[in-house]
Amino acid sequence: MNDRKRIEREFRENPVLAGVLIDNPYEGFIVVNKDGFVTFISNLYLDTINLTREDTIGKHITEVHENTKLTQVLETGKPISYDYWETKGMTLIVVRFPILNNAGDLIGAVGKAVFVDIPSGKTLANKLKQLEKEVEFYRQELYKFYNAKYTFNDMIGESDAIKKVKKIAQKIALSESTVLITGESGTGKELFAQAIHNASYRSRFPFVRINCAAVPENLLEAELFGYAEGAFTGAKKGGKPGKFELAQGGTIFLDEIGELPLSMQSKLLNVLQEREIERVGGIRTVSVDFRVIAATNRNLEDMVKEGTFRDDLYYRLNVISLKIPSLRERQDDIPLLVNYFTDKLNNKLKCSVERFTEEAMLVLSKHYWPGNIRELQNTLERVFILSDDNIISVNHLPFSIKMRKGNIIQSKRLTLDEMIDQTEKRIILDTLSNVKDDRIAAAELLGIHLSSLYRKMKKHGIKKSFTS
Ligand SMILES: Nc1ncnc2c1ncn2[C@@H]1O[C@H](COP(=O)(O)OP(=O)(O)OP(=O)(O)O)[C@@H](O)[C@H]1O
Repeated sequence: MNDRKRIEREFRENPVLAGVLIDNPYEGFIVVNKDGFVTFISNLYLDTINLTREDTIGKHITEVHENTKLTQVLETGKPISYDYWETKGMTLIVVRFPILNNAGDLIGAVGKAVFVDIPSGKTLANKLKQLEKEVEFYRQELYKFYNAKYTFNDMIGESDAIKKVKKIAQKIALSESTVLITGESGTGKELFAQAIHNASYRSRFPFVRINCAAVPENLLEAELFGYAEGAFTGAKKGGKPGKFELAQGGTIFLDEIGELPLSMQSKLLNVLQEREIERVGGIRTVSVDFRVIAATNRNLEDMVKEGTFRDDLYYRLNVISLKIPSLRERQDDIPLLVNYFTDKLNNKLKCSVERFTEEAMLVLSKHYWPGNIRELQNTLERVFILSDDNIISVNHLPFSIKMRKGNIIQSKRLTLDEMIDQTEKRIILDTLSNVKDDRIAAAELLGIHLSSLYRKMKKHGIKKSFTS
């Protein structure tokens, strides 16, 4: 007896299986193997297509059933849910899904047809189609709202330091691993996170950002995991999805992860391990598919040593790490960035700045930029707003930056005393310059005695006024 016959006999002899699968008058089944040959068919299905068991078993599905979609399931390995099929004056709701073995390999497909009375069947099927359309519409809307705008092409920089990180990040994008981005504030950590998402297989799905430092501790759990209806007074009807649910299929960017309170760190670790979330006040868990990119300007290793960051969470996040260089480490890129921001700011502020003088560019390139690219961008914005000229010279730069003019070759950080000294020298030089070297006027303007001005000039080695 061949396998098929043996299985059929077993089915026949088992009244539950026979009732549920073979003789079920409400649901029809057809099963094909991975090559599309029919291996099982129920009576309702046979009646519906007007064929006998002999006409169907062992035949290819395309011979048995015109316009079958089971071949599509075999090709894609994906289910096709809730279609409707009108035949012989009846409406059947059809669900088709793949059969996988324990190793996850596709070994066949099932078509299941549910018989329903005509009017309600049609309405139900139409309703389902409508709902599917709506779900797709909302998915697109969500995507529009939670998308990443930057790509690797938007990253300005030709320095070796940035090229190296960009190359690593492009490789990282193609993997599914969790990434920890570190670097000083304003270096472009979020820009990298967005570019990684956009170059990844998840780019058509949402990029959802949460700044762990900006959300008050008591609201953080609901923000991350959502809440169920009635979870607390004032909770929205129907509840609210959290950032993890919103990131379904895409990437969640956990910015400033170092600021996450310890109580939330264990909850986050659990979600990263289980890939399931439970809304606050909820009773069921939801599976979520996401990739995590976390970023911080803190030293998490030190925080682990101090006991303020969980080591197990740190290891889970730090699967791949990416360190973004500070602007000081990529000084060569400053002129490129200045030109890039000039175009952007001209557009935004309706200015017509043409260029920076060489000297101004040099001063900008040698500045320490503790706030990195963000500080550079903000500084330029201030300069553009305050200046009426088309060419920006050192005079247009903020005092804190141009005070380094005479000192642009200096590479080490100044101590406070050195900075005070330099500032004092610069103020005296500027004042003398403004009053055309009239020392009495300068002392008056500075609110000090003439003798004190002379003493300070001697201390700073100032012989004549500085003109810039
Ligand atoms: N390579 C780059 N080219 C152009 N603009 C950049 C580049 N890197 C960063 N920026 C810009 O600098 C600003 C700061 O970048 P971003 O917010 O990504 O920094 P961050 O490191 O995440 O900052 P924080 O640590 O404060 O969160 C943004 O306006 C960003 O667009």
